[in-house]
Amino acid sequence: MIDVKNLHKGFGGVQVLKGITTNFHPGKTSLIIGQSGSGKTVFLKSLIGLHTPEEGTISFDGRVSTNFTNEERRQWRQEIGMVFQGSALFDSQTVEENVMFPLKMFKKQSQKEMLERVNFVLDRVNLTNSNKKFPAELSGGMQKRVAIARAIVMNPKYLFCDEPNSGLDPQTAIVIDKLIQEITDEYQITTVINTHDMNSVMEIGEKIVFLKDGRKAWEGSSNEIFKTDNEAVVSFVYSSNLFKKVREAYLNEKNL
Ligand SMILES: Nc1ncnc2c1ncn2[C@@H]1O[C@H](COP(=O)(O)OP(=O)(O)OP(=O)(O)O)[C@@H](O)[C@H]1O
Repeated sequence: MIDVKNLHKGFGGVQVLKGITTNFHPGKTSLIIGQSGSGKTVFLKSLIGLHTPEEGTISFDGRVSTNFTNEERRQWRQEIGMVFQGSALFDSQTVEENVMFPLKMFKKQSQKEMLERVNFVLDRVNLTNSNKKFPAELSGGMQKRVAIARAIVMNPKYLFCDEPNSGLDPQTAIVIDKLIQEITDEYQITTVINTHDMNSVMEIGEKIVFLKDGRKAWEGSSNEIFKTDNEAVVSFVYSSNLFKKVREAYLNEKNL
């Protein structure tokens, strides 16, 4: 479990995160949503240790990140997986080499053991027989699968995804969302995703944290987001006519 308490972060005297408190549970897919500039990226970067909190704490199963020794930090880095916007694969490396990269960095395993693990995760993301291909030879959706395989190859406790759907068509986006959700559940990973994608919110938002101007303005599940009358959430999430209609239909059906 990741426990965030009163997290503050700013730059040059300008506060960006203004006291965020929330938590994320193993086996659950949690989404961070909010308008552009609301602080989602700064929040995610704080979780993965790229920003140091000015105030407040982030603890990973009871371990407070700002108290880590160098050795504890090294250990914790091996427990996190990341899927970046645009996949961030190494273009000059094959699929197999990309996915093996974290193992080579951190594990003292034989080539055979590493290859077995790589094949296992590639199989898990339904990407067999692509080992020797280069990223440029793959579709966007396939590249995301490689990125997911690389993120889980170390068997992470925590998975962080920044806009995992960006650049994908809606159908492929949902397939990728569902894959992340399945893997999260299967391996009981604590997964946190930054997203702009309202389909993701509806489809896989087991927990949604809505940020507004660096504060947590609302949190709840995808079911609860239909019912909420929090004005900021409603005007953000239901800004399109389509989603407004979906919400009305849902509320009518449930007689709410
Ligand atoms: N390294 C930095 N130095 C100074 N200001 C920063 C830095 N990183 C982010 N900010 C500021 O923090 C605010 C929040 O930015 P952030 O990137 O977290 O927003 P976001 O919600 O992720 O937006 P988007 O949806 O557009 O990606 C912005 O005003 C941004 O200019």
